[in-house]
Amino acid sequence: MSKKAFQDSYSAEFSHCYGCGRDNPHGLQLKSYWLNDEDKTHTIAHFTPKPYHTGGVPNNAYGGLIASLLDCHGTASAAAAAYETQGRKMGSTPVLRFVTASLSIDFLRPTPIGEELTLCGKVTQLKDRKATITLSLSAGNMLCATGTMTAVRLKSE
Ligand SMILES: CCCCCCCCCCCCCCCC(=O)SCCNC(=O)CCNC(=O)[C@H](O)C(C)(C)COP(=O)(O)OP(=O)(O)OC[C@H]1O[C@@H](n2cnc3c(N)ncnc32)[C@H](O)[C@@H]1OP(=O)(O)O
Repeated sequence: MSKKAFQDSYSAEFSHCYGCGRDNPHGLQLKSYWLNDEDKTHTIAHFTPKPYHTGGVPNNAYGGLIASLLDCHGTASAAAAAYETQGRKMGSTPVLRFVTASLSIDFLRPTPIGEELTLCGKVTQLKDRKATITLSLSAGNMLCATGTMTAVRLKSE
């Protein structure tokens, strides 16, 4: 995908996150996008787990990996929605950066390794510094996990 991901607009100091930092060679380097140019209410990301992302059973992904993916997709979705609401280009200053305050996940079924996963997000509420995001992770048409996140925008200082 040649489009610019939300995480590509993070400044250098915020680009070392294990889950989505483009400058972390050991990390997952997740990339999140709007679902499409017309729909700036839903977000999407893809990730294919490697064999070493196993939770112990060879073909199933580690739950912490799933949490990491939802974590980074959720905070990126919150930031993108906040910029969109203000009618601003993502990455423009003052920076709108969100961290996870709470994340709850339902692991519905084992998540396969070696298959491309699709992460979806929707910011259902955005109020002052607090965002609520609903999240899902699927393999093909199989819904493997859902999540709800509260993300809080960092104070500028
Ligand atoms: C490690 C940090 C790095 C920073 C560098 C920047 C990173 C750049 C982004 C990079 C992208 C990658 C991101 C990956 C995602 C992570 O993995 S982030 C790491 C995991 N998360 C953390 O470490 C966060 C730790 N917690 C905190 O720092 C603080 O508790 C928080 C979340 C910033 C909130 O503190 P605060 O600013 O004092 O918030 P406060 O003013 O009390 O509350 C604001 C609002 O949020 C609500 N709220 C606060 N906490 C909660 C909660 N736990 N549950 C529900 N609501 C809450 C309050 O009720 C309030 O709501 P309203 O009253 O406005 O309705």
